[in-house]
Amino acid sequence: MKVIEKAPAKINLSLDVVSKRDDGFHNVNMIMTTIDLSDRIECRDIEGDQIKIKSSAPYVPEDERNFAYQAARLIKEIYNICRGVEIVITKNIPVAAGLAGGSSDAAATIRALNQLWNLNMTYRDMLNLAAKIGSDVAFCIQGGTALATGRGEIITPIDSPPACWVVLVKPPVSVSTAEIYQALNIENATHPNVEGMQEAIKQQNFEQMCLLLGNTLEDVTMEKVPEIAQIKTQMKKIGAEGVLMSGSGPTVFGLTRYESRMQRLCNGLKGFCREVYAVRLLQKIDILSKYE
Ligand SMILES: C[C@@](CO)(OP(=O)(O)O)[C@H](O)COP(=O)(O)OP(=O)(O)OC[C@H]1O[C@@H](n2ccc(N)nc2=O)[C@H](O)[C@@H]1O
Ligand SMILES: Nc1ncnc2c1ncn2[C@@H]1O[C@H](COP(=O)(O)OP(=O)(O)O)[C@@H](O)[C@H]1O
Repeated sequence: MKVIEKAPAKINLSLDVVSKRDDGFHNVNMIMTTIDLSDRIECRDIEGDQIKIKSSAPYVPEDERNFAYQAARLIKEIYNICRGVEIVITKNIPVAAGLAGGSSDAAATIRALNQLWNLNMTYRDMLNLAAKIGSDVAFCIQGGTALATGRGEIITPIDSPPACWVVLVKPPVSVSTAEIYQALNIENATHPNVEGMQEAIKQQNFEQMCLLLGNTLEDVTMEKVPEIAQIKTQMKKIGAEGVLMSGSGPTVFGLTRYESRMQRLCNGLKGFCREVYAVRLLQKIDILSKYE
């Protein structure tokens, strides 16, 4: 038997790093939302007891470093499963881009194995498991739009933002999330208005939402990747209504409600960067309603 799951990317509409913790992580306060750019995860039974990973992308590890592998191993340990599984990952989400591709693959693997192995996991079970793999995995279990606190693993679903286009531009460099957090000096950092963003979303006020886009990590990554500032300037010039770097970067996203502007942004940015995507915001991952 096999199960196929969609693993959507996320963007951070607001990302505040609040404080440094003793465990090497930071407390964050962020609003995340899933977008219609997804990897495809296929989990199927194989003979034996091993976990096999196949990935379509050259830079993604196919061993225990893969987050999908870690998800499967954890489930096998906790639920005492002695069955083999092959996980085929078709990557569409750029890697190490601030879009949580690996985290979403892990979350999709949890959802898929719950079905494949009839584990009857609750949403809460999945969240607990997700948090053991990485800070962003818990959000990716259900997707949609949520406030994420703690180190990112405490999830409170909120209203969906007004519909719009999201144009993503990924400069041809990768950044390490750990290094970006490490380089942050919280005292001198900028702190976005996360509550204001939540209110703007609640009011479905697109203009206000665009005004309040903010990310504490943006200045840090921008120092290392000057293309980010150039892409932001370019996007604003072309007419994006709001522009921000996602997560620890380096992907920059621009928001617009108008299809014509989305097209102008894509055409304008493609001459500048190879990796440009135009997608929509996504509602809660469909299949999950049954786990609530
Ligand atoms: C910045 C964000 C924003 O959504 O996303 P990405 O840019 O990775 O997509 C996340 O906080 C990234 O979460 P995630 O990518 O899951 O990070 P993890 O694997 O848990 O941690 C990688 C490293 O980042 C640092 N880290 C991560 C999360 C956090 N709240 N504080 C931290 O200091 C730690 O040094 C940790 O060892
Ligand atoms: N399934 C996976 N897809 C992508 N990257 C993965 C995966 N599993 C492990 N990784 C590792 O995780 C690192 C971060 O990747 P990713 O999740 O795409 O970025 P980000 O945390 O910036 O959103 C990569 O450098 C890669 O080596």
